[in-house]
Amino acid sequence: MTSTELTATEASVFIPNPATPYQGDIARYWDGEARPVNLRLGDVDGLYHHHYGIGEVDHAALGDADDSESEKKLITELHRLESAQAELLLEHLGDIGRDDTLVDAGCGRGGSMVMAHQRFGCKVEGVTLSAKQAEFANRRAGELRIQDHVRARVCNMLSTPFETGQAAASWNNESSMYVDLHDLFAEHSRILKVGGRYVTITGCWNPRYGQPSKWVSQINAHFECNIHSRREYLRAMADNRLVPQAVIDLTPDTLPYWELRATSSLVTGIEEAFINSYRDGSFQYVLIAADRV
Ligand SMILES: C[S@@+](CC[C@H](N)C(=O)[O-])C[C@H]1O[C@@H](n2cnc3c(N)ncnc32)[C@H](O)[C@@H]1O
Ligand SMILES: CC(C)=CCC/C(C)=C/COP(=O)(O)OP(=O)(O)O
Ligand SMILES: [Mg+2]
Repeated sequence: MTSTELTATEASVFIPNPATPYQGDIARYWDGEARPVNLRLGDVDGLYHHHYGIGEVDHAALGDADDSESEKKLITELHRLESAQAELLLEHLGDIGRDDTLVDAGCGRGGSMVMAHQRFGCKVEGVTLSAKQAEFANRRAGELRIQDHVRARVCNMLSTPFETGQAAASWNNESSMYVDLHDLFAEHSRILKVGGRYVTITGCWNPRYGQPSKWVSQINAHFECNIHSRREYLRAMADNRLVPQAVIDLTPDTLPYWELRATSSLVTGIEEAFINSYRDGSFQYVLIAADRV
């Protein structure tokens, strides 16, 4: 058996002890997560995401409110918007060849990794703190018979097993609010080849608002995370040889997703905080693509 053919159980053998008690809490959080809003959307086509959606709602696809299939259609539409978000991130990775290696930092259940492999045909290595998530992602890769190209490991994204300069591109899809940004970008900068591309889609608080708003504090408490400001992202990138090539404010593009989600039976209670903070300008949904120079 080659190192790329590890079973889910073997993958978890590599688990280091959590670097901090906080990371232990985050590992437990994601090990225990089973929200229908994530599992039922993933069941639509087998791509399991833990990120939000972008784009216009296709009202024709939703049908009438009294349609017996309306809930199913709504779930399919929310999932379509979440996959559109991942497609946008992948579009910003640049020219990726089949022989390249990509790194997904904070890979969750692996939806973005599968999409990246399907798009580029390359190897995709993911890390997550959660053994349950890594097992889930590796099981899905096995079912799709792409386990020789897509692999999740239980590992701290601030200290990865990847070689210096190994990755053609790397990303954080809604996973950078769990770590110190200077430590994070130092590690991406190390594993990326010179000329490689880093992309993040993230929620960040807006320095123009002043300080994190009560809605931002509510989101932090809900997910046990620590949302950074837009300014912190740009400063930490500049300090780590990552030069922004694109900074896109996706806030107007994600609001339709939240407004639609708020009408579904799968609400989790956090919808109001996202909608209010996006509307009052205290919080922004952004994509940042940067070149490793
Ligand atoms: C909101 S989920 C995003 C998952 C995935 N990127 C997606 O788009 O579906 C956050 C992820 O970050 C991971 N994470 C948080 N802190 C981490 C760390 N220090 N090292 C590795 N993964 C981490 C969690 O385990 C979880 O998988
Ligand atoms: C943009 C920000 C601040 C994101 C915080 C990180 C996070 C928890 C993302 C979504 O995960 P999920 O898909 O598990 O959440 P939910 O259950 O709400 O869909
Ligand atoms: Mg979700």
